Amino acid sequence: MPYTKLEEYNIEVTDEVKNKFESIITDLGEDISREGIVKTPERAAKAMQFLMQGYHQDAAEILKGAMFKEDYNEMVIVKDIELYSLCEHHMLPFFGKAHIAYIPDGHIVGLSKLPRIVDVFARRMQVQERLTHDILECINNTLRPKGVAVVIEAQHLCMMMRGVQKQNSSTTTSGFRGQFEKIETRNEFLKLISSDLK
Ligand SMILES: Nc1nc2c(ncn2[C@@H]2O[C@H](COP(=O)(O)OP(=O)(O)OP(=O)(O)O)[C@@H](O)[C@H]2O)c(=O)[nH]1
Ligand SMILES: [Zn+2]
Repeated sequence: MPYTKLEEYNIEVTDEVKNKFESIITDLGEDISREGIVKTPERAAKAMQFLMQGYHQDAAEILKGAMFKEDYNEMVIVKDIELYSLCEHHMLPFFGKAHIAYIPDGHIVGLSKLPRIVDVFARRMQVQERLTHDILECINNTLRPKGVAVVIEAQHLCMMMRGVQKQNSSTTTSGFRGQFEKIETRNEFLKLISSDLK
């Protein structure tokens, strides 16, 4: 499916998911006819469509839409890209920051497209490791740079609100391709983003 911003919701999906949320809310002990929550199943159905819109978007097409020929051979870093995703095990949010770097090989990419593809891959059911890889491989295969690096630092509500209930742990994942596989290049990148890593 083509890349579209989710400004309208699919009526049939909203209706189906709304009915299911009515059952879920009832099964969990709430009174679905209570005034304050009468519209909650529909709101939740729309919210979940928003949070999972990435399935209907094409990250490679987004990058291809803003690739420009340019002889710039230095590292380009976009850091502190906030992200919100859903853990695929519990469907609870995990959230944090992504830091992306690449070294161009004849083409640069419109800077805003990097946060855009983070959102495309984050807005679906994910594990942090796969989210990191999805972003890395998309840039590597589409832009074909000399190197690409992705670091994600995130906190998982499934480890905070429930389960082990640890409030201060965070998880860091990373991936490196091309010139970033060389230790000096990788270290330069890590040093430049290190103020953001705890
Ligand atoms: N590797 C990885 N694990 C994740 C991620 N998000 C959640 N998890 C983990 O997925 C695991 C699922 O384990 P299970 O034992 O099947 O589920 P559970 O009984 O709910 O586990 P607890 O969370 O320990 O209560 C848990 O250890 C979660 O912490 C992620 O992005 N990456
Ligand atoms: Zn989880």
